[in-house]
Amino acid sequence: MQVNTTRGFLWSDVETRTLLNIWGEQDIQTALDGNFRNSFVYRDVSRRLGAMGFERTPEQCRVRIKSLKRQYLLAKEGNLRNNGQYHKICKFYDTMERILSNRPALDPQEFIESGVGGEEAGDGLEEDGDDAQDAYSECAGECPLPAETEVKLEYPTIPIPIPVKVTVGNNSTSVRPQNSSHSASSNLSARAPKRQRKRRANFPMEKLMEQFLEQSAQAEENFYRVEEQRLQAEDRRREAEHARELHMLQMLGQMFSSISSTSTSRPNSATTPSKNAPPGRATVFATAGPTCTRGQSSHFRRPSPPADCFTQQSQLLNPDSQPLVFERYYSLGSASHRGMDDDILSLVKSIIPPLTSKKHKGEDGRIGIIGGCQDYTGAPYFAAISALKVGADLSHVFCTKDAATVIKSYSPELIVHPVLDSPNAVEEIEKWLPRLHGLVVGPGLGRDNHLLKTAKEVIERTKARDIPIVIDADGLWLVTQQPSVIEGYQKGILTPNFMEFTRLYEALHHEPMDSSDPQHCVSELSGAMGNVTVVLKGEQDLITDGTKVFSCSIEGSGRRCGGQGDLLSGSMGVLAHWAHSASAAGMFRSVNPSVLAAYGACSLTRQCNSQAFQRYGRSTTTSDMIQEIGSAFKKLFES
Ligand SMILES: NC(=O)C1=CN([C@@H]2O[C@H](COP(=O)(O)OP(=O)(O)OC[C@H]3O[C@@H](n4cnc5c(N)ncnc54)[C@H](OP(=O)(O)O)[C@@H]3O)[C@@H](O)[C@H]2O)[C@@H](O)CC1
Ligand SMILES: Nc1ncnc2c1ncn2[C@@H]1O[C@H](COP(=O)(O)OP(=O)(O)OP(=O)(O)O)[C@@H](O)[C@H]1O
Repeated sequence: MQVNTTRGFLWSDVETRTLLNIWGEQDIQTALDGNFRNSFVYRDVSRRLGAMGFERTPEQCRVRIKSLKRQYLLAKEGNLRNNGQYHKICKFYDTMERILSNRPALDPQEFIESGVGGEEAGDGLEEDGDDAQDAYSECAGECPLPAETEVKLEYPTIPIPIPVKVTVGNNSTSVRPQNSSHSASSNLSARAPKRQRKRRANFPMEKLMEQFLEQSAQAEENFYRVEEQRLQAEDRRREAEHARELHMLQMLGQMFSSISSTSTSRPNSATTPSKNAPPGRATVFATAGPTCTRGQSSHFRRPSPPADCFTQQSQLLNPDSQPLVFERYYSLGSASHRGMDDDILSLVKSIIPPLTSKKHKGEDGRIGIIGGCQDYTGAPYFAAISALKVGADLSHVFCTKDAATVIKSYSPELIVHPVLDSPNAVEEIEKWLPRLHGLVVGPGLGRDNHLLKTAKEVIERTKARDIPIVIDADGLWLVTQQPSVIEGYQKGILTPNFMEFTRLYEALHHEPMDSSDPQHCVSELSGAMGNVTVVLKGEQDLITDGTKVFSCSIEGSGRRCGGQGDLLSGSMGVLAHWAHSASAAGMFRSVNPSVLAAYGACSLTRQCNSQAFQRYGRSTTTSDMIQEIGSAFKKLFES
């Protein structure tokens, strides 16, 4: 990727050329032609520019193009090509010429005259979308950028009766105001506009333009200078903030190291690796549940050396040293289990994308649910609506025809595709895959062989696109029949309840599972599946990728109504997308993003359960829990 060497609003030549190449592409030009609202076109331009290594907002691209068009038209109008001056006015004249000569002709004469003199404004201006839109903004009273205040003079679409007096040498040219209510003289000029234009275009035009350009350049320069200053101030503010954060971390680090040196100096059996530990078993990190304190043999602990906060943080980011970080909390006794919980939760917090006004619809996640048939319409609805409530922007349900209307009737927020039982279901669904960030397979899918075959094919194609996949409910039935469908896929997460887990385990190991040691079994299953992340749901949710087992025991309730697993899988689809995106951006390295997403979703589901139960007690249903997603999410991840 190229590095954008320009900052703020200053465009380098290479950046401008890249912009022009993109803007000149045929599809962009076609989209701009005759299009009044072109913001989406400039979004595309900005995106393509970004792909070339130059980060510019759509608005910056639009303003830059507009400025280039102005320069080009002025150079062209001034007939400067003949005397070689055109290049001074429009550095990219040739490129602009090549692009604009393929477009419906602009009338530069009108363009410039209407801007300079205010005459004939709105009279047959050949606008493409952006010019039209600018005029719209002006009329709507939007505040123009400083540099554009001058520029706006070029694009009035309504006559503004402001007389402009321009002095060129000893000649004083007075340009009278004109508007639609004008009488004889304006009628006259309306009848013979061309002649009038030619007269003015002779000698004074060139001078007039030079003067105008000078002013325009001056204004632009001022604007850039102010922008630069603003950006520098912003940089300074960020640096100061960063320094403050570092300072806080240092202080925390000192506190931690003094506490840990006290605790490690005490003999503590909990910090010693268990000699009885069977080889090959994964380390178990329980978080807030009773198993943490009981010190069962399956919980292996290593002593942790004193460390400052930075070491702790880097341990957290270092796969090899991470166990030490979690062990520290064991060594501190049960009171600190909450601390370990907080640690994982704070990692989950770090993957949550900020809500900013800069984003467009879809950026925070488009999730697909494969499921929903005649028997089960609630499950896909629960999963899809939960994905939305957790923070995805769009939620698609791919279900059978007879389920579609029912699911749609539950909620207008969902996009429902009645394609799952159509003859070309796979192709129909695949069309959407490039737009999806996460897929949840199984809620309400049923066990019809035809549907399972479609689901299998969709999983294969989703894997090929490297999209996170959560498999639940009947999707797990499919995995039990054909484990290879998800085996070894690192962005895959399986969420079996006890029954589903037992089926899976026995299908893979060909022997009954030892239910007295679920941690071991869950880790074994994940290992046998090529380290796919497995979440064994239950009183404690056990989460593992075969290396470590995390236990999520955040308090839920005794209420076990159907559909809670769907809330879990839908939320997990979104969190998996966020976690893998954050990991790809280098935000953390130590924890498997799938494990992190699973932990986040389990915590959230349990928190929803607890909150809903506090309100409704025994009558709590999954819909009540879904109502709690917003506040539970806030409580866990945004406080
Ligand atoms: N509103 C809707 O539309 C909903 C639709 N749903 C959809 O239904 C479809 C089938 O899913 P499923 O879970 O009912 O099927 P399956 O795995 O055969 O389990 C059946 C039997 O297994 C047992 N069992 C279950 N859990 C257990 C445990 N923890 N520990 C021990 N045993 C356990 C239990 O047996 P029992 O106790 O009755 O003998 C249970 O009856 C699927 O598509 C799903 O998405 C649901 O999402 C709910 C909301
Ligand atoms: N005994 C329990 N105590 C507390 N929470 C539990 C318990 N069992 C399950 N949960 C929570 O409920 C969520 C859903 O688990 P559950 O076992 O109900 O899934 P499921 O059977 O697949 O659900 P569904 O009814 O949607 O098919 C899990 O995230 C888990 O955290």
